[in-house]
Amino acid sequence: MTTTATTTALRIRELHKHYGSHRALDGVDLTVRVGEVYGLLGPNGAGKTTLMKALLGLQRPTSGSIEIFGGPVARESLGEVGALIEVPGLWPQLTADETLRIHARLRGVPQQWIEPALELVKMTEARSRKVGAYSLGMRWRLGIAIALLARPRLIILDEPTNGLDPVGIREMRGIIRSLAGEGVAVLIASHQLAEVAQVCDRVQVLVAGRTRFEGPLTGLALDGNVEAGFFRLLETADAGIR
Ligand SMILES: Nc1ncnc2c1ncn2[C@@H]1O[C@H](COP(=O)(O)OP(=O)(O)OP(=O)(O)O)[C@@H](O)[C@H]1O
Repeated sequence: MTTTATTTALRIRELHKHYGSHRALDGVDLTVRVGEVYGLLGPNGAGKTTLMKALLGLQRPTSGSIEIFGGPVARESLGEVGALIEVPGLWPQLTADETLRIHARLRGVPQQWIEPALELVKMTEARSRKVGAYSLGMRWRLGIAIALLARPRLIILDEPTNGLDPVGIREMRGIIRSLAGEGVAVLIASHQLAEVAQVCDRVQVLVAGRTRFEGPLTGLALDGNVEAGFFRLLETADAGIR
């Protein structure tokens, strides 16, 4: 394996997905490195879901390439990926412990891996409480623990702070940063700048299937204001769309 392959978790090149004449993805490049939190930002319809489906092997791109840890999207490389696309359906009568034990058994993961997953999402103390009594933030965290069970090296989170209160949002940011600190590559898809602003190392802004910006968030700033730069970018991209 080359050095690039070991430090690059995800590399997408010239990705196209066309639905008839509609170009949902129109030549997207994206690279997520090990230990990095990368934000995929874009308004509704930008192509974020299409891109995530393609990289999870749920949808075949029209053209372009996707490499996960240097390999194609296939059963083996997807074993390195954990994804949380929605708050997972959880059985309210079960505790977090029981939920994780079931998932571990279903996925052939050793039961000893439950403890570190619980610790990473700061759920150790709540582990014996029934999920039905959990807040939305706790459900999200348990969802992440489930995604972490098989020790993925790349984790994909879709709108991970959706519906959370400020405390939940802060906790989620802390968890995402500690995942990166453990050497996990994190890809977050969001349509809100605020969601990714404090947690991502780099972002990509996607509008109508095209990359409009990639780099550290500060690079988006207009007169020192990142939010103003972001909205300006959306407006100018909108104006220039086909
Ligand atoms: N199966 C499909 N057939 C036709 N067009 C589709 C299909 N799936 C998505 N699209 C179109 O492709 C574009 C990108 O959709 P996508 O769902 O990837 O965007 P998104 O960035 O995830 O938006 P949202 O945040 O609203 O989910 C949209 O214009 C959408 O209408």
